[in-house]
Amino acid sequence: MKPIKIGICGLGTVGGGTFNVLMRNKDLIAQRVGRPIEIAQIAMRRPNPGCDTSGVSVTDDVYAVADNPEIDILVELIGGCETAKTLVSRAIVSGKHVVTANKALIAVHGNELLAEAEKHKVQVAFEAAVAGGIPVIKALREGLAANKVHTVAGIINGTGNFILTAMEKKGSSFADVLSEAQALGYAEADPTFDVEGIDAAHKLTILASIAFGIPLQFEQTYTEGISGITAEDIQYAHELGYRIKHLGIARARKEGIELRVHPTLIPEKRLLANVDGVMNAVLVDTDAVGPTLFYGAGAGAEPTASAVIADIIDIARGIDSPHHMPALGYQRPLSNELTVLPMDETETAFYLRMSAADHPGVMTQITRILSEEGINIEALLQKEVFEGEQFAAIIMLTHKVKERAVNNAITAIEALDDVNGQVVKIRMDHLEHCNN
Ligand SMILES: NC(=O)c1ccc[n+]([C@@H]2O[C@H](COP(=O)([O-])OP(=O)(O)OC[C@H]3O[C@@H](n4cnc5c(N)ncnc54)[C@H](O)[C@@H]3O)[C@@H](O)[C@H]2O)c1
Ligand SMILES: N[C@@H](CCO)C(=O)O
Ligand code: NA
Repeated sequence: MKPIKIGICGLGTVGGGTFNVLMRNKDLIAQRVGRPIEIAQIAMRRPNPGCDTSGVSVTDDVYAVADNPEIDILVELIGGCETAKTLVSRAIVSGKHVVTANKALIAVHGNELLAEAEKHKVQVAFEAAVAGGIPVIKALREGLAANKVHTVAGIINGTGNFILTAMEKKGSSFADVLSEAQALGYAEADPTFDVEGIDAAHKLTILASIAFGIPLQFEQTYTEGISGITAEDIQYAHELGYRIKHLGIARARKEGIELRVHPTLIPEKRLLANVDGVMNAVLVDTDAVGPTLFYGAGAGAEPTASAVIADIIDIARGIDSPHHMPALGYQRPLSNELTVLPMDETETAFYLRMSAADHPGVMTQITRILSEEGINIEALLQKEVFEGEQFAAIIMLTHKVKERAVNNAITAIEALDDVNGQVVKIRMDHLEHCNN
């Protein structure tokens, strides 16, 4: 049988994993597709010591792959936005299907690239871009296509979860764990994308578009990372029965869509609270099936390769018996009726930590401010003041309230003479309606 020919651009962590899994499972994959997948060309800057590429045509020019008339599918694994965008666009224009793991590219330039792909009747597939090896795009776009989606909430950055877990369980320092995640191939080329939540925001943008049929709107996604989380807050959260996880949350409300990435306190008993290390999990709550949870490796060479190759297989099968799957699961045009809500309008519960002078009346002032903003306290923890210390740590858990009210209260609390420094604010989510 005539093979389907692919060209791999970039032979780093994911490119190397893709090459090796394709080689190892060649026969199995050929049986599943109905014909072999042949790696016809690789573009790389330097050899990957983990891959034996002898016998494969190699170039250092990625555009040579886009222009190679023999190639059916271009696999973009170089990362970044600039060259990758030109490369993907050039492949589309020359009639090639594209598979990419590049969430930044899809979140930022996806509207344009997917429209271009439709025009040229080719597919752009990006399962590896979200939650690594977990087939969550396929689940949302196909498995849950009958449902109205209420919420998508997930741990969608492996590096961040790896860091938070090691800080909590081993007491490791932030910097040490980050280096470890980099050595394991989990982190982005620029690791601030992981620790400042940008990578998770790219992924949430893609998930929200598929869940709600809205255009990709990365710039509208509220983005906060884990760099401000201290061992202290992890400990206090634990004392109150919670764990701090870095979540991407997309929630449909009648006023619009909440689209936000930030550290979040979640009850310890929830399954999501127990997703540790590089593992990711995405909870999807919908009208018909209710909550579903998708769990698996969120980063790493072969887990990500698994998703890249699944897309290659899907496209290869479609070349023989075409059936058109819209890239975001909705037929165009996408809906403009649902707007993304400003962060002030979003509603969550909050964990607040402040440092207050240890004398009578302070608590009354604080609770008065909170009550003026309509904020109810659900739990309160006041740490003992030891001799020689002037300030006591006060931790409060609030009921669900608009973010604006909490911000107003924090401004007023920070202005009190008896309160020292800034109030730490971490959002909470009880993941109600989701018994898992
Ligand atoms: N590492 C992961 O676990 C993971 C998981 C999911 C998605 N991704 C995404 O996959 C992509 C690749 O990530 P990675 O971790 O494999 O990165 P990487 O840095 O390990 O690999 C990228 C490779 O591309 C090569 N490259 C870059 N520009 C090139 C060019 N112009 N010509 C030829 N080669 C070029 C680099 O030399 C490098 O070997 C990124 O978009 C990343 O966000 C990574
Ligand atoms: N840097 C990303 C890779 C997987 O997308 C992460 O740690 O989740
Ligand atoms: Na995936």
